[in-house]
Amino acid sequence: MTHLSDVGWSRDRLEQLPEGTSPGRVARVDRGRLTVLTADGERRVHPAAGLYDPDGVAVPAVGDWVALRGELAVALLPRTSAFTRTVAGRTSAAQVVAANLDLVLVVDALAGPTRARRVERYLAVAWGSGATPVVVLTKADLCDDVDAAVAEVAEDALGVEVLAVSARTGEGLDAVRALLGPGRTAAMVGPSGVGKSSLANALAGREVAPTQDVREADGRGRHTTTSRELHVLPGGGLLVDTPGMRELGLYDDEGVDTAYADVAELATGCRFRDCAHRTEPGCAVAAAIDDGRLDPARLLGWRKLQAEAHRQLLRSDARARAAEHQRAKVLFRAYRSQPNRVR
Ligand SMILES: Nc1nc2c(ncn2[C@@H]2O[C@H](COP(=O)(O)OP(=O)(O)OP(=O)(O)O)[C@@H](O)[C@H]2O)c(=O)[nH]1
Ligand SMILES: [Zn+2]
Repeated sequence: MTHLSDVGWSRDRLEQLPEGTSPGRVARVDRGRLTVLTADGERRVHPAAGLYDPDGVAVPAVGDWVALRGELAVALLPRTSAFTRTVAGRTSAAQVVAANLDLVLVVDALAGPTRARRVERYLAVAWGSGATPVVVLTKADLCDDVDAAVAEVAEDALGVEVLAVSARTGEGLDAVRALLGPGRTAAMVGPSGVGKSSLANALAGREVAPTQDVREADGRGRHTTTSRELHVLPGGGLLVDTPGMRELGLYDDEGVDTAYADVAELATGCRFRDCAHRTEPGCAVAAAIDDGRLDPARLLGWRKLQAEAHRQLLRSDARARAAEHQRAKVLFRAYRSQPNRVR
């Protein structure tokens, strides 16, 4: 690699860079070590002790820009967007799985079970991150009426571009490539088996991710190789593909009302501010369902996601409280063991 702009560097980041450091973009994180893409190519570095964050959020993630001094990453540059998830069984509340994404490809297949609700869920996740979602419907070669299927999804994916592609025939790939100009960074989210690996390989023009067929054929899991998780595409765009990204759930309710802007907008017309849109008088959402302006399935979808986001919040609240309790205990013990404490 010769130019930092090839990996998404923009000049306005220069002033964020501490004296005497050079920038690198994180392409992989494993066991605390970072693989970074720099002006001199790929390097492996260690995060400096100062980069450790007990809450887990300020730890470098794939897509992050770090400031390098020698073999150390000494600072994390501000993020333009971040995908966060809660970590099961840990006291830390959150983990960033990918950062500085411009686009999120919400991937689903034009074959198999119906899609609308699934897509909405991933759209909510995507909107919550700060990146722009685009719906990519794969396996177009298996679908008899692609236009109808696209129209059906587009109806519920408010304000979001919907594209149909086939990794098999190459149909529609140019439209995706067009979104991934030089330095633009995208990641894929979507359920297993919809064709994310196949799409990644088709966009990269080489095998960057083993597909299910390949994994079955050689009996290996996906995580056996220690390859990069940030790929430079022939057209100059970048594609992030981390397992954490693929398994992403809803982190909070931030994106839900954006994905369901129609429901949220209607709700502003309800008589009661805390209207649950069930049996309340003067409910504008119920009225819209009654006269056919709102699909009841959308209200159900919105309700489900709100509930999920709420549960998620409660869970991280509980975790934050547990962590706080633990900190207090440690501090108290340290205090008690002081030889000359005030009695
Ligand atoms: N006909 C057709 N099959 C496809 C297409 N894209 C992917 N497939 C097939 O769909 C299956 C799943 O594809 P993958 O790319 O492995 O799906 P994935 O989303 O990466 O799955 P996970 O790695 O489990 O998340 C494989 O058998 C692919 O060959 C396509 O455009 N057309
Ligand atoms: Zn209401």
